[in-house]
Amino acid sequence: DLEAREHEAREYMLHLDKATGLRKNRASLAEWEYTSNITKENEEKSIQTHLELSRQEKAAWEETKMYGWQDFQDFTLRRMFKKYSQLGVAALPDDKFQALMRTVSGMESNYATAKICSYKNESKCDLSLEPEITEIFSTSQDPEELKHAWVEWHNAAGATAKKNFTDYVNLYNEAAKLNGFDNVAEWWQSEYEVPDFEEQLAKLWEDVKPLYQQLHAYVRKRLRDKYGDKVVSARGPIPAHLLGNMWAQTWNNIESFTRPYPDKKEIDVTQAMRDQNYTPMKMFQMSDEFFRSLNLTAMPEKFWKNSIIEKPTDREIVCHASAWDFFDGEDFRIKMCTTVNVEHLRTVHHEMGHIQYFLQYRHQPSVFREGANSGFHEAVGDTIALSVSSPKHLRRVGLATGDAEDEQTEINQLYKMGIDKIAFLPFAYTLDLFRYGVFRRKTLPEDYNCHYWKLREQLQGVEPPVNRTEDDFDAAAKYHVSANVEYARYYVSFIIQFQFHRALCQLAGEHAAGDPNKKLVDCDIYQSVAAGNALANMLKMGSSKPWPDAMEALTGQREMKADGLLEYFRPLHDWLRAENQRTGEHIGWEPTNMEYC
Ligand SMILES: C=C(C[SeH])C(=O)N1CCC[C@H]1C(=O)O
Ligand SMILES: [Zn+2]
Repeated sequence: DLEAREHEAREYMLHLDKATGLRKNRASLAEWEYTSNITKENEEKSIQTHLELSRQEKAAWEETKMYGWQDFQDFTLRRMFKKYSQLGVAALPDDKFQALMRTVSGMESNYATAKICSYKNESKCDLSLEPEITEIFSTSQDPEELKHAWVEWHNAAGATAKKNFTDYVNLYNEAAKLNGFDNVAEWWQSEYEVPDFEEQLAKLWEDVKPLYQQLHAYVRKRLRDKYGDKVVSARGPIPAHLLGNMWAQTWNNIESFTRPYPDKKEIDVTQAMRDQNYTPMKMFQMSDEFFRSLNLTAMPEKFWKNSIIEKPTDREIVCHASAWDFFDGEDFRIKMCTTVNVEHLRTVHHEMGHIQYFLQYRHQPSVFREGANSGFHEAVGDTIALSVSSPKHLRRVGLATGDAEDEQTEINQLYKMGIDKIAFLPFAYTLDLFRYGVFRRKTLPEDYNCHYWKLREQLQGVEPPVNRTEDDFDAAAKYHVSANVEYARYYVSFIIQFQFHRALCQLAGEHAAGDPNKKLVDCDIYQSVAAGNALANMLKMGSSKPWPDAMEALTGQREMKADGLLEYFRPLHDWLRAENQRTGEHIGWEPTNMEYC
């Protein structure tokens, strides 16, 4: 009878989940060895280990099919079986599984090791994305130097990946079908466990688009003031190489010469960090201390022993920041090529947020040791960083001086947050809208690049600095496309982190709607055990419940909504509307004159 069947299934599931934890540990170790020392040999080892593990997963999957779990009464047992019923890429036959692994490791190692020549010294051709090219984009105000770096990087890391990418799409789609999906787009969206995920993304974009368009208009005007109307037009898209970031995804690096009130004292955290001899280690210790101040878990001893927090000089590694769970309850690591500046201070908190999530749900069955959805995992560290970025906190830790905010300083602060958080939304939205079209074969290889830029122009209002052809493949010049990392998670994160922040600030007594002394922009939850305990309760759940239950546990809301973000930025939205009115700046953008289709 059902009772007996569930009892037997429970015994089986305990055994399976333990075996799964060991498999995940081996897979993580193999992946770590390869990405922290990129050699052909380590690539082969990683692929062979993953192949061996995929065979074991397939055998286990065959067994789970024998259990009629769909009618089990025990919610958790049924949910575990449901997750195990998804075999993943291991459903591919061995040869195709290996071929798929090779396309991804080929693209990722190409991206990680790509080099370009310097604009100022054409014989110097050993510039990597981190730190050299990133440094150029954060400091250069020479449009020609920026254009050179943009074009050379997109050639070296983008165009070269096109062949691998088209093979990857075919093989990955075959795996999707073996898992019961029409294509990878449906598979990726199924992880969010809501039937209308793509419609929700579109609705969120409609909610935030007016605010983005105001910010875009203002920034375009300030860039035109600086570079002239030959470089930045009055009514067209913004050239993508002038926004302080290789992908124009966050615009922090142009803050110093575009902020609303330039004569107001600027908080230059990077300068303060350098003046105070900050090291990468100190940045990590500072972040660890913030989490401990919330009564959350300290980084375990293995974290400090096994993490790689600076770029090695003796080998090639994947520098893109990442956080790792080795599924043994003790071994958690970050790999990051940290440089001492405010952008990496934010990234350190972002990565430490991943580790804190791992720590909070490490008691869960291994199949539930993941975010409530992938957006949750990306939002933890960023939510903490919203407090860390507040002038109040920066003063508290000695990275800013001066007194409390006046109106104009507050607008400057909201602007600084807006060019990071609002600017990012259309970028994140387009990256996976593009890939959804590719996986659904609505976008064919012969017009990948045209379609990529059409989306970026329509939604983000940016254009390439030079004409593009189908010999280019600019999407792969972004890490997540070359490394097969889904991106809607960041779009979700940048929305829900404001819902989390608002709830935590209320719990910390730092925010009360309508109270001018408790504005969201000034909130710092540092040392609030009440906030920390509420956050921990949500994180401990892992993916054991559908994410609306986790969201409700912390915020009382069961949906992702832009209301948190819009409330946070309302004073900036009002100011931008008035300012664009005053200058008569055109809101929105007309089609570009650049050719890319
Ligand atoms: C820091 C990470 C590792 Se999960 C990252 O990829 N992020 C964090 C913010 C957006 C996205 C990016 O860099 O594109
Ligand atoms: Zn992340």
